[in-house]
Amino acid sequence: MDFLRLPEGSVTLTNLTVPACLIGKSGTPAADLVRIDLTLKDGRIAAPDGSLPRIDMKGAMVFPSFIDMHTHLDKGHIWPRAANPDGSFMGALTTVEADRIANWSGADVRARMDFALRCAYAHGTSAIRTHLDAIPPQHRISFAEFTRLREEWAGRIELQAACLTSIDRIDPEGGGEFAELADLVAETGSVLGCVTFPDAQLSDRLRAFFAHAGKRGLHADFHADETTDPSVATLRAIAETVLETGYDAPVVVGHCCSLSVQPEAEAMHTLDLVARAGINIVSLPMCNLYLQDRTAQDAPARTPRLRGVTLVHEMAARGINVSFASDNTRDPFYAYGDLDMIEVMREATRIAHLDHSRDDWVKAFLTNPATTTGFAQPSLDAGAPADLVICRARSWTELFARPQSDRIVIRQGRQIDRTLPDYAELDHLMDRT
Ligand SMILES: O=c1cc[nH]c(=O)[nH]1
Repeated sequence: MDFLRLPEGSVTLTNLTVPACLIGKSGTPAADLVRIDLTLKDGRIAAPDGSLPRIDMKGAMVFPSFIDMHTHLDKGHIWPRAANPDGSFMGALTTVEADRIANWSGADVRARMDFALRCAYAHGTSAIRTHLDAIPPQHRISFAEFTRLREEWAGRIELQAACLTSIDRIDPEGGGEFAELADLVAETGSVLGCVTFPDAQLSDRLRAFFAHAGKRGLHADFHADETTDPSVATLRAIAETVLETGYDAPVVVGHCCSLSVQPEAEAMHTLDLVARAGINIVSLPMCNLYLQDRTAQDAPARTPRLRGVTLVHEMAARGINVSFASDNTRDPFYAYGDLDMIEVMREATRIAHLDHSRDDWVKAFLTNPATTTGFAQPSLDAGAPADLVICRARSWTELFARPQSDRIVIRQGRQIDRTLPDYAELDHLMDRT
């Protein structure tokens, strides 16, 4: 239940707490929170209006609604029928592939994506980019369902899709399967994506990727180096190709876990190239904590030593635009998760030590993903939509100590019903092979 029921209609919320960096003020890591009043009128944040009812929010923290810029809605919630056998990356890859071939009809994909969107909406997210597995014939099925859902959800959650295929399916000479996929991406107003890994023809395939993207004016979104094998360094190859080709549309690279185990000088050199190339980074710390440094199924249990998180502090210090996102939810890549950006912020803070450092990390869950994706910038300024998440917490320690299950979510000035969908809704899809 929400911690407070607000009256319907226009209102001034007084005594809210907000990170100073979100309202253009400077704070310090030790004192980065300020108190504000917000007037909500006609679905928007408005100039102060003394005639409206005033509600004392007693220091509750307020955020604009969140952007979750790297998700996999098409895989979401398949866990009961497709559990990862050992929690490893390879276990995830093979389990998903078998499930996709056996079960991903339009109706199946649609039901699970809609369920996931209702979760995200209830938690206070208003924009999502999802990757869609795009190995033929799945690309046509999933993009068709996605396009319908994007229309149905417009005004509640703005949606973008990025195709997900593997780099070895890109013909270095151009043409073929990837050209057809790039056409579909362009037709549906989507983003061109792929997973990179070491490959004898990596540079040629990356050049072909950017040629396809450039010809169609597409943004690019990569999965790269999701491993703790230090020899895997495709992020550097992506940065080198962007610099070589002069590709100037937005590029984002997700995961980049192997940087955390590479020799320092090597990793820093890659980050210098990433900064020069203007590449955006998205870290997926919950999924990578789950997948990385796992023991194989038949080996004795071993405690993980590594966190799998990428070098977000060193990136931010170089001016690289860093974001965090959910990634997978209840599928073989991540057994848990619910598209809750407050959870992502809490876990990222713990895993990556975002506390005791800069005073603006909160932007990595709001404005940084907007800059990367082109979604509207979340804002608390007068004139912005009154899309807010308000928590019964007056400080970071109060915020991150509890799951904030009683948060208030306001969309277009109205407090929404935050009831989460029942997993039982999906039971009829789960008893398949
Ligand atoms: O983390 C990952 C990587 C590839 N595909 C996914 O769904 N998740």
